[in-house]
Amino acid sequence: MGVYQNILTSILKGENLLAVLIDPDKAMLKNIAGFMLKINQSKTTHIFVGGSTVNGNATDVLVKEVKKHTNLPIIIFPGDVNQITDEADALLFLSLISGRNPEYLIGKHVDSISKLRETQLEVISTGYILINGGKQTAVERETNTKPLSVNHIQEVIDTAKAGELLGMKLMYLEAGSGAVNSASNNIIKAIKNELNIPLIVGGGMRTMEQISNAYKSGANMVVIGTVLEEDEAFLDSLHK
Ligand SMILES: CC(C)=CCC/C(C)=C/CC/C(C)=C/CC/C(C)=C/COP(=O)(O)OP(=O)(O)O
Ligand SMILES: O=P(O)(O)OC[C@@H](O)CO
Ligand SMILES: [Mg+2]
Repeated sequence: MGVYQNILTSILKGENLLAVLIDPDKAMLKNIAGFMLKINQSKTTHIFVGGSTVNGNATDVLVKEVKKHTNLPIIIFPGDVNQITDEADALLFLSLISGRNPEYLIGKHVDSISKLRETQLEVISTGYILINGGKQTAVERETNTKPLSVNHIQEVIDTAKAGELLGMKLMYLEAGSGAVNSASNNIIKAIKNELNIPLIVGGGMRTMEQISNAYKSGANMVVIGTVLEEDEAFLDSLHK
């Protein structure tokens, strides 16, 4: 079964999915073995690898190393075309539908095709919605787009629905890496209510309470990154 089909099957079984985001620019390769050991003992279900800016082939190098130490599916969460590597299992083919920068709506996608043709990667069309998380984020800077305001919930909902009607297979609600305010329960509930596709929520989740509230509100998958960069011991509270 492919990665996407597995996600759908897990959701049907009522499972909450947890992705740990590893940033190739920040990860220390020599520490990966110990980190992955803890990951394997935790409730983590997916590994995301990506960053808003990553140098050269750092993603390829990191994925090769991560693979040595886990059987969890490895999914590329790319900020740019150079992060595509055949070493992973799947690629989130993100389109930044909260913004109006054509490069991040379709441009990078066209540019990636010659590389994608040479890979076996499972490509998963994903709507990517950046909402205001209380501070300017790397994605906002890199893409030169504005996040949607959390005070205009209807616009966020309509954006998600438009993405689904365009045929996107996953929706990713992003408050931004290291956000001060993670996505609120209200906004998660409102979006979930409109969508038939799985909902991924990430950005600024630092406590078990935030994570479990996100699931209760309708998130199918929660993504955490910064909290583990700051304190690896948080993984202990995610023990199986
Ligand atoms: C389709 C392909 C191959 C590429 C384009 C993909 C698109 C449209 C990306 C959307 C915009 C973008 C730059 C997303 C980056 C996603 C990501 C990995 C965010 C994590 O950001 P961090 O790198 O953790 O940010 P910090 O450096 O601030 O921690
Ligand atoms: O780094 P954090 O804030 O956990 O966010 C995870 C992910 O949604 C960032 O793109
Ligand atoms: Mg980050």
